[in-house]
Amino acid sequence: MTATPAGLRAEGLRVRIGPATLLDEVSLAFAPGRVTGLLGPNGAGKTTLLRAVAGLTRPSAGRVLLDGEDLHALTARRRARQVAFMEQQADTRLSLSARQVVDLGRTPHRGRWPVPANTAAADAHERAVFAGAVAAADVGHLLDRSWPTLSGGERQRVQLARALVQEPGVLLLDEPTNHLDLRHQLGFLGTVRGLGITTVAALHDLELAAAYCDEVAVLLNGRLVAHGPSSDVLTSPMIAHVYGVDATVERHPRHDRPHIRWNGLLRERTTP
Ligand SMILES: Nc1ncnc2c1ncn2[C@@H]1O[C@H](COP(=O)(O)OP(=O)(O)OP(=O)(O)O)[C@@H](O)[C@H]1O
Repeated sequence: MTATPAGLRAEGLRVRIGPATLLDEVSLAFAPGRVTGLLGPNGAGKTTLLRAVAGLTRPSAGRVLLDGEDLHALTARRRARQVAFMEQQADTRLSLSARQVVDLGRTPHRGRWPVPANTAAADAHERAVFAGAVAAADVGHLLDRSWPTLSGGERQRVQLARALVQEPGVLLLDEPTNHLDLRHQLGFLGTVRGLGITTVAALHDLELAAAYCDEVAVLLNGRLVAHGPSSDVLTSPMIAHVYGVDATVERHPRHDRPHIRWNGLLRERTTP
């Protein structure tokens, strides 16, 4: 259903808006085909970084490389064939059905003018991609609903289906589970993890990050302060430093991954 995982890296990224520096000197290579969790407190720069690697914000310095090519030098159409971005705020005013919203994800793969599908094979491929995305996001029962009437969680899952029909090499998710119930949070991230797409997901829930992310990258005040395998990075001192929270990190009793138990707020953030 999806394209080959793409290589994505940021090199010395800086994003300035007016006098404010939102990101500074951010360099990291995202693990191809794996899920990287983007962590950090409110205002740390997670959305700014996602928008920069999606090609929506042009960095003031540095560059983003997609399979070795400068992402910001690609045409919007080429970028859209490779990079799918599920943003935090969905426009709720569109008078479309959920089916039409999902279908919008195919736009980058279509010609500039509507033409009949040229072969039966192409037609079959379109149908298979659509069906695969709808099944992966569990939205089959929502397709004929009108988009503005969907709940926040239902919209999030429809947006995932829209991202998947793009057949992206890179999937960027900004707080993708914030409206989902517990079952759908686990299902959503489990599905994403199984896709084998290079994925970057901004998350606030450290327990979900520990469970579903192969790697995590941690931002604080627009700078990258840690990056590596989740079990190396998600430590009690890191949580104290970045979030100002006293937490105990243990091994999960049933799974081989960190299990985070918070104890309370610290008076202030600690130095690393
Ligand atoms: N257009 C703008 N002009 C000035 N500052 C901005 C602008 N957009 C964002 N910021 C600031 O940049 C910082 C980073 O914002 P960003 O949305 O990337 O943070 P975030 O880590 O995604 O936060 P959250 O967890 O709250 O979603 C914040 O302090 C925000 O207020």
